[in-house]
Amino acid sequence: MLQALLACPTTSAVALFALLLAARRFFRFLHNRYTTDIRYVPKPVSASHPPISDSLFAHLAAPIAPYMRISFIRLRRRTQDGGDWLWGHEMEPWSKPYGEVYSSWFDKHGPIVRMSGALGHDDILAVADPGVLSHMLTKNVYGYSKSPIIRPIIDRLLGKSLPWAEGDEHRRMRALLNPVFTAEQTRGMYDDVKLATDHMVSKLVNHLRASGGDAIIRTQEWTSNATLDVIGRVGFGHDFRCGESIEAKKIAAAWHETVSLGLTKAGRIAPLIIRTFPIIVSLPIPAIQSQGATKLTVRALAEELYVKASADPESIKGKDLLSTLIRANFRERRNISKDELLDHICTFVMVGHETTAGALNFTLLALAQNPDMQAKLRKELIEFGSEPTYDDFLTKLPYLDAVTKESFRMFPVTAHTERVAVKDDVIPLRKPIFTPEGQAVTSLRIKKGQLFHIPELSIDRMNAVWGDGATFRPDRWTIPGQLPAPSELTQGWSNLFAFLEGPRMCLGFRLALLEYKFMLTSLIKTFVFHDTGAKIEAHWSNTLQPKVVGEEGVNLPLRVTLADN
Ligand code: HEM
Repeated sequence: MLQALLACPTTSAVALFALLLAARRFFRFLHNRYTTDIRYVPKPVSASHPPISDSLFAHLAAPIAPYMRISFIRLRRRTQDGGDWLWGHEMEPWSKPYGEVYSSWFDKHGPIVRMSGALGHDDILAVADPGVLSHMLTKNVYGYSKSPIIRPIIDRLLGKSLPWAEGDEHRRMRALLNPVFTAEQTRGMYDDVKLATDHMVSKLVNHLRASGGDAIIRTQEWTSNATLDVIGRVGFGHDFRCGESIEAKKIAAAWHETVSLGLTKAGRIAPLIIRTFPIIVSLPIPAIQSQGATKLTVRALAEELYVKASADPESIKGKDLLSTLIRANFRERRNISKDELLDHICTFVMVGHETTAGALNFTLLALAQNPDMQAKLRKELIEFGSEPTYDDFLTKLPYLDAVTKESFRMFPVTAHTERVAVKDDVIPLRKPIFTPEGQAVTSLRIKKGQLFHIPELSIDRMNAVWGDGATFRPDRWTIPGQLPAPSELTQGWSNLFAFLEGPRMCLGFRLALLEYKFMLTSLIKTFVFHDTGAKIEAHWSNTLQPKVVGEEGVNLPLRVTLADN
């Protein structure tokens, strides 16, 4: 029987693969056990994988256990730890709305947990401890890189810009690009933000009037068209005409395709397979090697401006980012290549519009579900009277500011990121963990290659820190004594993690906040947003995506009427 099974090439390939995985895990386990401290980090037990005594596996394996002592112990540990034998814990976070699983692990075990890796990968650390985050993202930022495997993919989709760069290359690019996103430069983007917002609002007013003053809208399409308009104007002086231009439609279709794939099971599994077999990324298969549609579209548009501008750089007067960079490149003789400059612009378009749109979407949903908060915000905005300036947005509208902070606390739209240790290190824990003997562990030795999950969405929702972390409550920002001590929080904007912290913190956070506040102000002054009763869940694919339970695809339906000012 065994001979017959092994004679089949598929069965023997699977058997060999399983054997190699088990062997790899076993040797890595021994190695890690004696050279790192991560064994002290608690592992979650999942309800979907019952402990050994209840499982079918226990009954099947019991008779042979004495003869297979080692592998039985390994498999037993896997079962008791809860992770799936093939996928470890890595598929579990996707089984529920994004963040729920990580949040329940943090609530139960504290701000650092150890997940079993998929396909024999070493254990992964999921982190919310602000001390560890600060160590990785602020103090030793280049000691913790993005996975080397995803760099070629980032290059294909966005180009060789900041999200792709590491180490000295990243430092150089940040020095080049920080000056175009200062507070002063962002203040200069106000008119472009206003143009795009006014266009969206007047289009939506017309749409509502044509529908008798009451309509259900696919919110994500309106916000995404408007934020693409902003980044088109700000980035390279281009008007995407609120989603109507051919290029805007191409970009929306490409985004839709990427997001839809990411929401499927295949889309969840693909990165784990690529991580195990990185060679896949270099295979000469067109579907793998083709350049991202957004990159190609934006490059073609921005190249026109580049060619015109570089023929006579002194004549270029545009305030947009590309013109500014070309001028600086020429005057300061920096020799930045055309490819690099265009890659920066493609990246800004990609990372700079769906993010802000996503933040607006989830805020509008929260306000539709809390009409009293929406009315309070509208009252503040109407009583303010004139259209707020850049500085008014920063200092003069306290409830708008509270809604903004509460939204970015609860809905940090990038939602998830990962880092890999570039070398062996010792990471300090702000909250100690304990050995089985009760000894406090205040730092962990880790090895080069240690993978960290950073579930941004769960970090600022921790009940141990916020008390009611999953409740949308803007007043916590206006009533004294309602916020956690800064030492319990991370060091990003407003002690929140939505834009990360440290030298890789979001480059465009000031622009994002200006757009967000400007658009929210205009929308809330002009319209009333009503909950449709549809159950909406947030799932992660590139960014946080709203989905109606029971429906396919991304959607955030809201009922909209005109505000009676
Ligand atoms: C609500 C809106 C936004 C949010 C929540 C957001 C959040 C983030 C986060 C969390 C990162 C770090 C990702 C990582 O390293 O894993 C990031 C990076 C980045 N963001 Fe944003 N972002 C937003 C809007 C924007 C806008 C409008 C721009 C402007 C063009 C922008 C440009 C960038 C760039 C260039 C990076 C890479 C920075 C680097 O690696 O040095 N973002 N953003």
